[in-house]
Amino acid sequence: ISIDKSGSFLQLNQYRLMEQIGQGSYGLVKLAYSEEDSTHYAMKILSKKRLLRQAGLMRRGPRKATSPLDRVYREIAVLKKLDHPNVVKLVEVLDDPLEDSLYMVFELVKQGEVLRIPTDNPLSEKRAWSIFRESLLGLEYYTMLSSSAISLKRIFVYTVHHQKIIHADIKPGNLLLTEFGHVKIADLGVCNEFLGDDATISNGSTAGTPAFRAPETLIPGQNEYCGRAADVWALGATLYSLIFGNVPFLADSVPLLYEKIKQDSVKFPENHKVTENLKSCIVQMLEKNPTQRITIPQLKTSKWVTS
Ligand SMILES: COc1ccc(C(=O)/C=C\Nc2cc(OC)c(C(=O)O)cc2Cl)cc1
Repeated sequence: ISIDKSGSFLQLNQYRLMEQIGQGSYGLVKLAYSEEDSTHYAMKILSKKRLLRQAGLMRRGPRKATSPLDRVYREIAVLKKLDHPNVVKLVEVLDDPLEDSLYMVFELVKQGEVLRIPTDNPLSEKRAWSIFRESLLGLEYYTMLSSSAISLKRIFVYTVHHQKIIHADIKPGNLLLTEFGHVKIADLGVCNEFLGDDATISNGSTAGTPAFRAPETLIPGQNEYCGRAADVWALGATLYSLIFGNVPFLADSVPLLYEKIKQDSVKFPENHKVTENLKSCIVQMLEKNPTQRITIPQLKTSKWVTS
């Protein structure tokens, strides 16, 4: 990678890095312009040291032959194969063995995040309906792919001794809106893991956002759970927040939040007029018991989704 810091912008090969357009527990995303094809891209910048630390932290017992970074590279190879209108497209990965940063070049989804929460002007039911339907298709494609191919996730889960792996990090911040108002899901590929059983999040880990976590992933010592059902929960919490402007469970601390997620039933604001079908759909997605929770195929034929 030719890094030209002469001008005020970093130049990586044909990409000129511009302003930051996104950030999260994973790192940050910058707008990038390619002179080669006069097109803008979203450049996600990860730190290899941090990925190693997180993967490294995950490992207990004898060290495996493959370095944790190999897993990330294999993960990226899976990501490159993802091709669906509702999943953000990975164009290429720039990796200089001598550099700590790993650059993932994605297609630019022009309008960015669908909705920033909390907000006092959430989306209408109609708007949320179209966004939800497209997100469902993207998630279905992803879960199908990862269940059909021996996805890295399963290997990753077993090699890190059943650490808790959240399948995908579904939340409003990872639903991106194209210039034509279509949705693409981002941040599907890199496994999000969180450490420890006391439900505290290791600092700086790539763990997903606590408010979207399913109850079964919060039970100490409970190592095995189905990523798919956890994704449906996260999609339900996301749908709730698109309509009501905030997450279904709120608390002043993470442990308290986790108690609410495990114990409290979902409440709908009185003053917010929504259809019964929508409420029923959300309730079925936020079912505490993952085996009773509605599945993606059932959602596709549910009353609200087909209304
Ligand atoms: C206002 O205009 C804006 C246009 C685009 C953006 C934007 O793209 C933001 C994040 N992007 C991403 C994040 C990802 O992970 C967390 C992944 C991934 O790892 O899958 C991929 C992408 Cl693209 C922001 C503002």
